[in-house]
Amino acid sequence: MTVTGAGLPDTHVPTGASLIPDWITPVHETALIAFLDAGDWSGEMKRRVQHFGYRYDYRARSATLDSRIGPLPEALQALAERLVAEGRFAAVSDQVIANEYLPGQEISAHVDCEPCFGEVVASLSLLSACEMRFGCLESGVRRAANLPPRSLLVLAGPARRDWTHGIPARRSDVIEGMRVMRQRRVSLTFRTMRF
Ligand SMILES: O=C(O)CCC(=O)C(=O)O
Ligand SMILES: [Fe+2]
Repeated sequence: MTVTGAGLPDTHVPTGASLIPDWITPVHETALIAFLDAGDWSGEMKRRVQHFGYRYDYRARSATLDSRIGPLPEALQALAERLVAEGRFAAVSDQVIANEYLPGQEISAHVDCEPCFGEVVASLSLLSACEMRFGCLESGVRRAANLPPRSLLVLAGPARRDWTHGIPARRSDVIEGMRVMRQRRVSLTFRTMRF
């Protein structure tokens, strides 16, 4: 279904994006959540975040060499290496952000920093589904896709450069015609520093 102009957004991801369901198992998901919850969630934003590898500066909207934190923890390094082994990334990610969304929390529409980060960005969804919205910068066409828990969303090409992505501040989503209450959702976004 494609709707242009006003009306419901299209239900497909933009060109260059792929959504891989069940990229990890429920057991792996539980282990990743335990690892993150043993870490230091930062309350600098409305939603809590944890940065790994390099710190992203939300005011400057960038990450730089001198923002280095250290190597990725083993649990994330293994996933970053898998992204290369599967041919999704050309280079192993060295920057990861964990985002926590409680029901009603959002991430506003944005394009991930192009001068800072490489050609491909991938987000792994944990615990709860949510709707992600996409907006084409040139045409204004909107699309939306449901991101199920344990799915991997890969943004490359036009989806990475020419479309914004964001998650609306809602307590529920309509998934396949049914209203589904959101639960706590955590995502892990993998990027590669560009230098
Ligand atoms: O939560 C997500 O799936 C998306 C996160 C995101 O867009 C980002 O960290 O840049
Ligand atoms: Fe993003």
